[in-house]
Amino acid sequence: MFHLGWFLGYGFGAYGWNEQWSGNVGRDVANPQLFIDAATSLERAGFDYMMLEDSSVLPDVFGSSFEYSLRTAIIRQDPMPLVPLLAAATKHLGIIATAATPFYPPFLAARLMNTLDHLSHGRVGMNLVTASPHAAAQNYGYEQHFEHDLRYEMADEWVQAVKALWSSWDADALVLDEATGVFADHEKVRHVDFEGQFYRTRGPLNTVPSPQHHPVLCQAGGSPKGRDLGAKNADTLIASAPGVAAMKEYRDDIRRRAAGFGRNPDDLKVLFLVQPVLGDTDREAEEKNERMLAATKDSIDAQLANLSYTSGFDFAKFDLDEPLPQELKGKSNGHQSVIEAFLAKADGKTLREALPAQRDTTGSVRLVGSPETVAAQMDEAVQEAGGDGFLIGLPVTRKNLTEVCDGLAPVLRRRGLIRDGYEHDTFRENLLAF
Ligand SMILES: Cc1cc2nc3c(=O)[nH]c(=O)nc-3n(C[C@H](O)[C@H](O)[C@H](O)COP(=O)(O)O)c2cc1C
Repeated sequence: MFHLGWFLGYGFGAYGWNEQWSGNVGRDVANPQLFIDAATSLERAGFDYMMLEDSSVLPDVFGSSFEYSLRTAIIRQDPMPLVPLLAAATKHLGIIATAATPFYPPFLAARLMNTLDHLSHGRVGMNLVTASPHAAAQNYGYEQHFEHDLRYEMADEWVQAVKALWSSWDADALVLDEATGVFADHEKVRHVDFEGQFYRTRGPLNTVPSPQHHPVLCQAGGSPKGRDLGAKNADTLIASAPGVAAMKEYRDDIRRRAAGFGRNPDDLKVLFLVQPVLGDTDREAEEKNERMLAATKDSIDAQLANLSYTSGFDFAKFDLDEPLPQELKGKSNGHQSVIEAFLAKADGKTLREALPAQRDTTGSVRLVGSPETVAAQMDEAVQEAGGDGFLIGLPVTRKNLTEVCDGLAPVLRRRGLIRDGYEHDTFRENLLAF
C-alpha cells in the first residue's frame, strides 16, 4: 500500500485562470469553497493529506515587473486561516499548510500549529520552507534573503525551538480536577529557555497540549542541506525526482540520512510529485497529453517566469536563441537543486531548446492513461523506486479532482494499493500506519 497527498502548487491561490474547466475562478477568487470541495473529495478518495504551498511575494523577477504575475493570477491568500475551514468539512484528512521558517518567529509558529491541531482534532501539519526570493525577505524587513545553506542551518535551529515549545507542557500536564480546583500540574510545564545562534525563546507555550502534541512536519528540500533538514526533522517529505532511478536514489539517500540522525527511516514517508494525465481510454489520455505538451512548449513566458522565480535570475534578459551564460552555475540563491538540474540539462543548447525540459522537472514519473493503466503505472513505479507514495500536483479544478478522486482512486483501492478508510484519529497515526 502507498500513501497519497495532493499538492496545491499555488496554495490558497487561483487555479486555471482563464482556462477550460476552472469554474468561475475569476468570480470566486479567494472563496474557500473550492478548497473545501477539494478536501472532502480527497477524504472520500482516502488521501492522507492535502498540502497547501505558500510564498509571500507577488513575483516580479521575470522582466523586472509584476506584469506576468498579475496577468496570470499568481496570487496567494494566507493558507493558515483556511485550515480550520477544511478541518470542519472533513473528519480524517491531514491538512498541511506551509510556513516559511525565516519569517515566522518560532513561538508564533509553535502556538499557531498547536491551536490548529486542536481545531482540527489532531489533523494538522506544517510544511517547512526556507523561501527563496529576496523580495519575500524584503517584505519582512530584511535587506535581502539569507544565503541558501545558512537559511537551512537557521531552519534546523528553528525546528528545535518549535519542538522545544511543543514539549514545554508534558502530554499529561492537564489535571482538570474540578474537586481540587487544579487545572494543570505546574511541575509538568516548564520554561524552554532556548538560546540558539539565531533564535531565542523563553517558553512555555500558554496553550494546552494538542491531540498530536507535535503536529506533523513536512519538508521538500532537494539540496544536500535541504535533504538533511528533512531527514532529521520531517515526518513526510515531498519530492520531485525525474524518473524511477532518481526517485530511488533520492529515497535511499534520505533514508540513509535519517538513520544517520538516529531515526527509524520508516518513520519518514517520501511522497513523489506526479501529474497524472487521465482519460476514459489510454488513447484519449495520450491525445490529451500531446495537447498539454504542445501547450507547454508554446507557453514560453510561463516557463521563463517559473525559472525566474525559482532561480532569482531574470530569464527575460537572456536571448532565447543563445546558450545560457556559463557563470549562472552555482550562483542561484533560490531552489538550488531545481535550477542546477535545469542548467545541467541546458548545457550545449540554446535557451529555447532547453525549455521543454522544464516540464520534466515537475513530475517524477510519467503517468498517462485510463485509470486502470495509471494505477498499474503507479504500482510499478513504487515497486521499482520503493517510494512511500505520491503527491498529486495537478491544478485544483473540480475536473481534476473528479478524475483522480472518483476515477483513479477507486481503481487504486480495488487493487489494494491505497487505504480503504482511516484506522486512526490523528494525521500522524494514519501516516505511520503503513
Ligand atoms: C513538492 C514541492 C513543494 C514545495 N513547496 C514550497 C512552498 O510551498 N514554498 C516554498 O517557498 N518553497 C517550496 N518548495 C521549494 C522547496 O522548499 C525548496 O526550496 C526546493 O525544493 C529546492 O530545494 P533546495 O533549495 O534544497 O535545492 C517546494 C518544493 C517541492 C519539490
